[in-house]
Amino acid sequence: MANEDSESQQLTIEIQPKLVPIHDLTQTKWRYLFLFFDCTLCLGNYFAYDTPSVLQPEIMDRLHINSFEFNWFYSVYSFPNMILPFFGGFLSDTFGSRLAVFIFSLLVCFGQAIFALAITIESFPIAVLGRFIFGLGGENLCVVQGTILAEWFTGKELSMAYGMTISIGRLGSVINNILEPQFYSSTGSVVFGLWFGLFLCILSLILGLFLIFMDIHKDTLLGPSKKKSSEKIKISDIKSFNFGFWMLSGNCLVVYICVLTFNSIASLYFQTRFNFSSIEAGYFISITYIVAALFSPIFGILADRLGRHIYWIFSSALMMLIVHVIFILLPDCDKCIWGGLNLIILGMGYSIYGSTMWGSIPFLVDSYAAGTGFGIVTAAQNTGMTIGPIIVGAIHYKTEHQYGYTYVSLFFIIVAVIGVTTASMLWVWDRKNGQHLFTAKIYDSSRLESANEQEDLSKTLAIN
Ligand SMILES: C[C@H](N)C(=O)N[C@@H](CCCCN)C(=O)O
Repeated sequence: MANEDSESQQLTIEIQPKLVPIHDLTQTKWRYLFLFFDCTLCLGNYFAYDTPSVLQPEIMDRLHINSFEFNWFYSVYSFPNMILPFFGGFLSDTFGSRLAVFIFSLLVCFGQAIFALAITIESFPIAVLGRFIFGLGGENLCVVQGTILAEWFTGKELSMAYGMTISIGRLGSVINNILEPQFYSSTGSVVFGLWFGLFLCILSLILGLFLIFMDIHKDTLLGPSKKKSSEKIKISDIKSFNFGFWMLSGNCLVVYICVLTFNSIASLYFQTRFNFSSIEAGYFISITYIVAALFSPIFGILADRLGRHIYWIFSSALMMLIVHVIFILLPDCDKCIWGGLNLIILGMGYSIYGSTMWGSIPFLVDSYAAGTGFGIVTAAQNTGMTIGPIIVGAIHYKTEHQYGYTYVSLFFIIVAVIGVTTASMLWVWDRKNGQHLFTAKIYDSSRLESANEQEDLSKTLAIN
């Protein structure tokens, strides 16, 4: 009996040190409130980003600009972001994510305010300047949204958390697609919708302040923890980022072309190939984002439960390939729904990819370099978003008379094949290098050290 008692005591003592201190907010239910604030951080940005495309004819009319000039609103957003998120991520690692959240949220509001004002006073150059400033804040805000989340959700719930950010973000895009035309039809002006976009950006900023307060409170409860000098990011550290990380960045560049670049041409694609009106095509192209809003958290939870992130990344890249092969094989038809059904597969693939790819970055870079890691992957994504539409536009312009969309689809197939290939190379690399993308182990030497310390402590207590 006495023996049994001492055995159970030993068991209790052994388990106890593995419990984290209760004043660590990241281990309490408060982390879900933090997740809510993190998700709303980019809501205004996602909403306002898509507003010009929904109101394209009306804005062109108001500013007396042609479609080439109109495209500036998107180029000035994406083009600088081929580089800028890298600096945004570096800034976030160097000065802290909280300051970065504040600065980038302010830039988003400032940029959207200038854009709305410019459309109100009918000035095209000021509107371009507004979109440029909006872009400086917007993509960097996405970077820091991911970085700060990795400090609150480690390992087990990371993909669910990233899935939630994509879900709420894309909900913002869908709400924009629904609300903006309604605002226009009830007010007869584009201006109201743009100021409403600013209102949402300010709301995101205010909720972002709550996020900052929660993060400060978390650190206060944990007590001061000075980063060792070896744990501070230096530009030269980038050279030591592993091959897997660079493969993931390349993979992100191409897979996002298969989803977002396709989505940007999907309206005209559905009108031309399946004879839908622009309003009907608008409904169809929302399918991808609606599916993403619904399924991203679900696939995130599944990935957290089952691990095997590399399987998910590979399968979603394969799904992109299947979608574009189906599109090239699908004959043109009158108001048939097959293309729409294919968009459900695209939305599923995007949900899987979005939650598991972003959630894989902390498995490939050290935690003190997470911001820079997210920044580089976001820069890669924006590179795809900049060059993808240019190439697609050029192919379409040159080949549409004779071949319709065949060569455009062929381009997406080639890009998807690169996606599958890079995912396979990442898989092979991961198998030989610790299988972080298989077992969902956080790539963070300081946490590994403290885990080892806890294990040692539990062993010592058990022996005593
Ligand atoms: C809005 C941005 N251009 C974008 O496309 N973001 C990604 C997700 C980024 C997640 C980082 N926290 C998206 O798929 O929406």
